[in-house]
Amino acid sequence: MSMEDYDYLFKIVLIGNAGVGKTCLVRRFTQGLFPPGQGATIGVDFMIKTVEIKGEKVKLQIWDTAGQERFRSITQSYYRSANALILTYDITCEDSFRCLPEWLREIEQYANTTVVTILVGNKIDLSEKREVLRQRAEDFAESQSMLYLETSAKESDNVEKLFLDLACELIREAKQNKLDNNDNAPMPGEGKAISYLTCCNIN
Ligand SMILES: Nc1nc2c(ncn2[C@@H]2O[C@H](COP(=O)(O)OP(=O)(O)OP(=O)(O)O)[C@@H](O)[C@H]2O)c(=O)[nH]1
Repeated sequence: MSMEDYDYLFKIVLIGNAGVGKTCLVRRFTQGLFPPGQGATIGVDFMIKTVEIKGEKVKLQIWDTAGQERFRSITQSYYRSANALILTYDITCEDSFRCLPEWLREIEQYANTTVVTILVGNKIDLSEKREVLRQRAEDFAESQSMLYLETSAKESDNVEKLFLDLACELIREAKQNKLDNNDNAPMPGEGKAISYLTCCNIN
């Protein structure tokens, strides 16, 4: 028997403009709350949540990066070891959508080529203030081979689905041995990026 308490370990990194709701998405998923008066992230935050998918324990290491430009050199160093990236924008903020090509260039430059990227349009509870049409975002995501989902961290809409869909996709890729086991980025203690401890039957 293995000493490990999980079947898979995946690293997920959230990126995107300041204020789009990255921290709130992580808090909602890991702690089930929408924090009032959430301050801007300084550098990078780290959280862990273990979920069970079809009988397998999946440990998610979630890295929440600061959107502010001045932290870019710190946050870039976390891309390399990510198995998945959650590229987030705010559906009520055209600017945060317009910046996506810039973020994609960052991904191209710093992330692993096998990284799974999902585009997330957050704050759908503010639909009356929507500035980015869903179709437009879907088309953009498709043109860049990204998955797409709209969420509300505030109303807990699609947040669980976001992380669970991502975990399922990562398991699928891991089963096809597609993911790299790359440990170049700074990590607190943890060992392997992915472990194949059991033979399972998800599909
Ligand atoms: N209405 C609404 N507000 C949200 C939602 N998610 C986040 N917010 C608000 O948006 C603001 C920014 O949220 P954060 O989670 O701190 O944003 P961030 O992307 O982590 O920002 P940085 O840490 O600066 O990169 C806060 O005032 C949140 O309360 C949402 O789903 N709906």
